[in-house]
Amino acid sequence: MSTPQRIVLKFGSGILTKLTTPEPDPVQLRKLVEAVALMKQAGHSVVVVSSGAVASGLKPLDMQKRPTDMTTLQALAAVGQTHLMHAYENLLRDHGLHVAQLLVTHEDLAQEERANRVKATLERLLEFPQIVPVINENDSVAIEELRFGDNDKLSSRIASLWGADILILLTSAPGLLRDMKHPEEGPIPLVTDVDAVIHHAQEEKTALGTGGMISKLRAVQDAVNSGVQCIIASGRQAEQLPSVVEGGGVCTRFSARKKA
Ligand SMILES: Nc1ncnc2c1ncn2[C@@H]1O[C@H](COP(=O)(O)OP(=O)(O)O)[C@@H](O)[C@H]1O
Ligand SMILES: N[C@@H](CCC(=O)OP(=O)(O)O)C(=O)O
Repeated sequence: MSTPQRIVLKFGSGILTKLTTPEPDPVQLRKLVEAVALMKQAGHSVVVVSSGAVASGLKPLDMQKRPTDMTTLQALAAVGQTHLMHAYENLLRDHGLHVAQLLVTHEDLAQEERANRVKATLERLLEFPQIVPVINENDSVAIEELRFGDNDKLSSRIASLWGADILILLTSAPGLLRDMKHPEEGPIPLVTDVDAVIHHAQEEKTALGTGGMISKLRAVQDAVNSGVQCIIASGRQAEQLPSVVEGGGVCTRFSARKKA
């Protein structure tokens, strides 16, 4: 068995929904939950940061596509978050696991006392091997993420706060591509300096994603600076996650800066 690691997994909206319609994809969710269960069986400590609240609210509110006004997005998230958690709880149960929901804002994490409470709660939850904490931003009270796609940043801050070994951003792309027009070349395998590759990130993103690759690279930069190794990989190939954690798989790996 490999050394147990503290792993933060971030699931972007684009990998939780169907490719053709913006509704949650149960097959995808099942595969992602299976990967979480496998990692826990391997002895790793796993925290999930999951987007998808807005996307999960579309169908119950009879909407076909993501709206742009903030209040409606917040209303969608309020409805969708419960659907999302219900889906996680049902899928985790098949593996003898349960979900623990944490909704936080960037302001919460910016205040030392609150951040320490979040950390303490996480650590207490992780003493129970059957629990999988799933974190999202508290979208009905904060708008930062809905506007900027800051679940990337949120996952990076959680990884630093918790002292994670690895942050894995699972998204619609197989990693950071050198050239979006030539995906067949595959992602850049190893990055030791985020600044040197930032120009490869394009503004383009998926219909439901809010962050895009630029937001991911900024989040990665913060995490590697605080000693967390980061990986960007395809969430549509969740079955390769155990291999990615072991140092293999198709992905972009960002080396952590040594802690001072
Ligand atoms: N150099 C790049 N390599 C890979 N993807 C890129 C790159 N530049 C921009 N992107 C875009 O970033 C998207 C991933 O971000 P986003 O849609 O916000 O996903 P998520 O919902 O997972 O946060 C990809 O689908 C792609 O369109
Ligand atoms: N908190 C929002 C997600 C915002 C966000 O960061 O989305 P994404 O760019 O898909 O990770 C939600 O749950 O819909």
